[in-house]
Amino acid sequence: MTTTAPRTIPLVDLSQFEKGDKAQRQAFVEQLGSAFHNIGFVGVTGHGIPKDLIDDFYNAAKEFFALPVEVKRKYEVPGAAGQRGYTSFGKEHAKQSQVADLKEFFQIGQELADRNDSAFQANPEVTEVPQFMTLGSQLYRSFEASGSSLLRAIALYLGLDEKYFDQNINDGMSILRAIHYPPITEEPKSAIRAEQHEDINLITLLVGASAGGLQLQTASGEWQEIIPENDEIVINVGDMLQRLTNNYLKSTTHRVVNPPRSEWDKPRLSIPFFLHPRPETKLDVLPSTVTADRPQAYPPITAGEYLNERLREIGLKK
Ligand SMILES: O=C(O)CCC(=O)C(=O)O
Ligand SMILES: [Fe+2]
Repeated sequence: MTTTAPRTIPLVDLSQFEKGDKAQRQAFVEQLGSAFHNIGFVGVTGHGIPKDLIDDFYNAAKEFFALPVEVKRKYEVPGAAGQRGYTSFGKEHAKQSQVADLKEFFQIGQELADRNDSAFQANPEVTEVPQFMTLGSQLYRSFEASGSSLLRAIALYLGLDEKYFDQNINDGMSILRAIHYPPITEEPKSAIRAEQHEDINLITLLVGASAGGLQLQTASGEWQEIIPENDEIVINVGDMLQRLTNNYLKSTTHRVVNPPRSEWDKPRLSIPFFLHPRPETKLDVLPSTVTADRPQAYPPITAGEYLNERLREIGLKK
């Protein structure tokens, strides 16, 4: 007899929004919006991100992380606050934590030829694994497309024009991150693979976790495992969208726990895409989300200012 673990997050099908009739689109908007309001997490199928592209990028990332650390460190980009290239083991920590996460990662950012702005500097070429960057930029575009579709549905849920987010995210500061959590070789003192945190950006799209461990914290403080099915992408609300909606949409705390000792030898790889708007985007609370029992919770700020503040808190920016 096979048993299926109960789902902890709802599952929605994005193709219903992109190809469906009026009623299907409306149903999708309602399902996605209420998941973001109640839980802050949702599983998405029908997202249009090709499975081959995910698999190929995943394998290229595995090849990259298998390189000697001296080679990987050639791809650290000075002055980029980890927003481009390689960040070695032991650097990033959650904002409230003194110990670094048990992970190393590589980040690919937006590249704009005609933009004279340090937020948009070039990505390094990885000569040892050249397909890593070419596949990475294809995957980046594919994530941008699915993410913008999800934000169109969210705009409708919030009673905004469907294209409300389009101009803010077009050429935005999104980041594709490949994370490698190496095998655990000794009893970790207090660190876990990724300490509890909330994401900074608008929404995060996560694919390809090669092992379990991702957990979300419920409103009552319990930790629940998220186990995506085949081809399902896990999406969560980040602090920018929570801020914009005056806490109506929830940026839910999550973490990646260490495996049981019998699985310490198994590494974990995951590929989140952090969807960010352009740096000049105002994150001022939407007036429609301010009510008598939900007074305005945040002062105005731009996305660029907010990002810099948060990168300092997590040890990536001086
Ligand atoms: O590795 C994962 O599954 C999630 C990582 C994560 O939450 C993050 O990098 O913000
Ligand atoms: Fe996260």
